[in-house]
Amino acid sequence: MRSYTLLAPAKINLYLEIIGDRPDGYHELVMIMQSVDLCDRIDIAASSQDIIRVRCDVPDLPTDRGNLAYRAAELMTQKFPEAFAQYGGVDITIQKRIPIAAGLAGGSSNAAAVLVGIDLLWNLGLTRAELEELAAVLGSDIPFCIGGGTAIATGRGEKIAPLKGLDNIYIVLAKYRSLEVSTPWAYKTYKQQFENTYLRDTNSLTERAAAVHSGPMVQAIVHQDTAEIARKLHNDLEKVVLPAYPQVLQLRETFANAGVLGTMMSGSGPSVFAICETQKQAEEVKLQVLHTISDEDLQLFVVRSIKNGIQVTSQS
Ligand SMILES: C[C@@](CO)(OP(=O)(O)O)[C@H](O)COP(=O)(O)OP(=O)(O)OC[C@H]1O[C@@H](n2ccc(N)nc2=O)[C@H](O)[C@@H]1O
Ligand SMILES: Nc1ncnc2c1ncn2[C@@H]1O[C@H](COP(=O)(O)OP(=O)(O)O)[C@@H](O)[C@H]1O
Repeated sequence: MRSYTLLAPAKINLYLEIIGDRPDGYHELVMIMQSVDLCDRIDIAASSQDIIRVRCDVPDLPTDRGNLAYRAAELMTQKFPEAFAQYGGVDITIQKRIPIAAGLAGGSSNAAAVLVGIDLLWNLGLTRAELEELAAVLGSDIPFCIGGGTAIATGRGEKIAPLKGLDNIYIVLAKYRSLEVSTPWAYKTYKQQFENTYLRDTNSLTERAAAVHSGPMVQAIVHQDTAEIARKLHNDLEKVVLPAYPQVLQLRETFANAGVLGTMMSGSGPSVFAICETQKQAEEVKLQVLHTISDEDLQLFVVRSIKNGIQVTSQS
């Protein structure tokens, strides 16, 4: 049976600003997303049975509708019933490397890989825009995960404007295995504390997004100025996560004291990343942080920025 192997990269948020709320209960955001080469592997094969089957090498992840990869496949069967009838079901195998509920969009990236994989398996010939539209139905971060690289994300995060790619910026990623932060909790708590800062009218929201687009962080990206990018890191959700999760604050402070160019929590956390000058410095910082914190529960990765999102690595 035909099958594809895809790599699903994680993302970090170089910039995350919450600028308002929406009638649908989500928040208006301006974010700058960056793909990194920490990837889950997704195998998608045609199945002789007319069902969706998900297997995952991480036992505590659901393999039914609770899994975003399953929901992505289910959406494709609903949107393309003729193709589903013609090509049959799909077997999805997930090999996880991206920490779960970490602020790295691991689940979102898996869903994106399934959309891309089934598009290929069923010869649908969908455009990037069509895939992003399907992705937006599943989750706010999934559209970015399709094309990846470096991009501005606005709306609830589903409107993507690619930026000049950032290659080979070396980053140390830290996450406590047993620590998870609920994304809904983070946004709800932020709203409780900072709703008075929200922009209320469409023009103000549009102006704010345009200001970020022409602002210092995007300029630093255009000029590929790693040190300036590191100085302009920003994440509004730190205001609610750091006070509630001392371990995240400790990671931020440990990285800051390790002489890195800049450090920030990614997304709703609890992952924290640090931008380094070189791969050598990143490897040294990883060892230094492991030694300073010396906690078995702490995971550290040296990763680099990449210009791509979902990658098809093989087909059979
Ligand atoms: C925080 C971010 C930053 O990139 O990523 P993670 O930390 O999850 O990786 C994203 O905004 C997460 O995107 P994603 O995880 O797809 O969120 P969704 O499933 O669409 O929404 C989960 C919940 O988060 C809240 N939410 C999400 C996006 C948004 N613009 N406003 C919100 O208020 C809502 O409560 C929503 O019910
Ligand atoms: N394939 C998947 N991989 C990771 N998490 C998943 C997956 N499917 C569903 N989830 C659930 O989605 C939630 C968010 O997962 P993830 O995207 O890894 O978080 P984040 O977006 O914070 O990085 C977790 O609670 C997890 O249980």
